[in-house]
Amino acid sequence: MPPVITLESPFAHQVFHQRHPELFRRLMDAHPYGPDERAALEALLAETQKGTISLADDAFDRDTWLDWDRRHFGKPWAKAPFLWAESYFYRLLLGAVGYFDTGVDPFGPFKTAELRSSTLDNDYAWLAEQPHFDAALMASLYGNRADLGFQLIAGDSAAIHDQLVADDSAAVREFFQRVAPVAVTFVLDNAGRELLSDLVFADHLLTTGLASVVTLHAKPYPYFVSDATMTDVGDCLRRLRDLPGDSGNRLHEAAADGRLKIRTHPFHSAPLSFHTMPSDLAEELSRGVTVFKGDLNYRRLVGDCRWDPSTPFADAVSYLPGPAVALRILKSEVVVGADDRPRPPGWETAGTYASIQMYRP
Ligand SMILES: O=P(O)(O)OC[C@@]1(O)O[C@H](CO)[C@@H](O)[C@@H]1O
Repeated sequence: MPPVITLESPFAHQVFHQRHPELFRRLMDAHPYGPDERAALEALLAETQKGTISLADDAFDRDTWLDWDRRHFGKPWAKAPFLWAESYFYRLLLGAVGYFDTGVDPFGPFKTAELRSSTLDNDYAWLAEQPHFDAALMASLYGNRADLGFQLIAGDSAAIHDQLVADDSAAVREFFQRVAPVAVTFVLDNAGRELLSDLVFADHLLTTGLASVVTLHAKPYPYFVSDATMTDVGDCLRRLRDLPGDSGNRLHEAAADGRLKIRTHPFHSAPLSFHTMPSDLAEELSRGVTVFKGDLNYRRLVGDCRWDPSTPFADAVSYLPGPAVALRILKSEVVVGADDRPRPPGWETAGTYASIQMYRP
């Protein structure tokens, strides 16, 4: 594997030194946090920006994090792998605001505002007509632009300039048609608009018979600002039922008859790549096709390493237990499967390129 990306990379440094302080400002504006929570957030920011990585002796999940440790505790944050460090950062953030005592999602206000947006009904008017496969897949792909963490600094994503990779929606459609009916698992990314589009894609797969069953994997707890939890899936399903078309009602019925399953797994908030996924998760993903959504899942798929961008996607994910589709807006430095077309500096992290990549073992 190529060298892993650490917090010494300019993009990762920007995330910790610009995105995180802005996130804390917004959290303290959105919540009536008291002196203790505010002090804990300030201390967390100071530690992650110039301190060493520590694990509380009384942390309820101490054994889990010792298992996930790769000799990072006691080392400077600045030297840690980006993926590991940021995952642990979000775990510590939840502790700082008392999430594990109160159950209050610190990112809840942002997620709620997105679902209550006055433009949402208009933006999803296209749902009145049952979309065909390509439209449903592209909506799920572009839904990944709605990433509240990324937008903290980047603002609302610019128009998508270009798709990155040759595997286009037609190739994915042909694959699904060849293997149908198949069990499909979505490793979800963001709640809100992205999840609404993922649900529409799931409804399409079930309604057309391409999928025999769809399982949605949500995060076990709030993560990376807008990542979807089990609660968010319920909220989005209820919101979808208010939108044009019958996707929401059909999915509600599919859940009732077992064709739509919603679950989580502790590994979805682990600071590690999917190369080290536990055997029970690997067994589940081996049963059909897995759709990995978003940039962070992509980084976990390929190991968040400095790959040669021309490395074939299949070479980087050949460990996977079954066929997979990765739908991603590029928002970090990791790229594989890229063609050699010239692109402007910083194109990898601008949020203006999209990619559809398939692994067919
Ligand atoms: O997974 P998503 O929501 O598409 O993107 C997650 C993200 O916003 O957070 C990480 C940096 O903080 C990057 O992987 C990416 O910029």
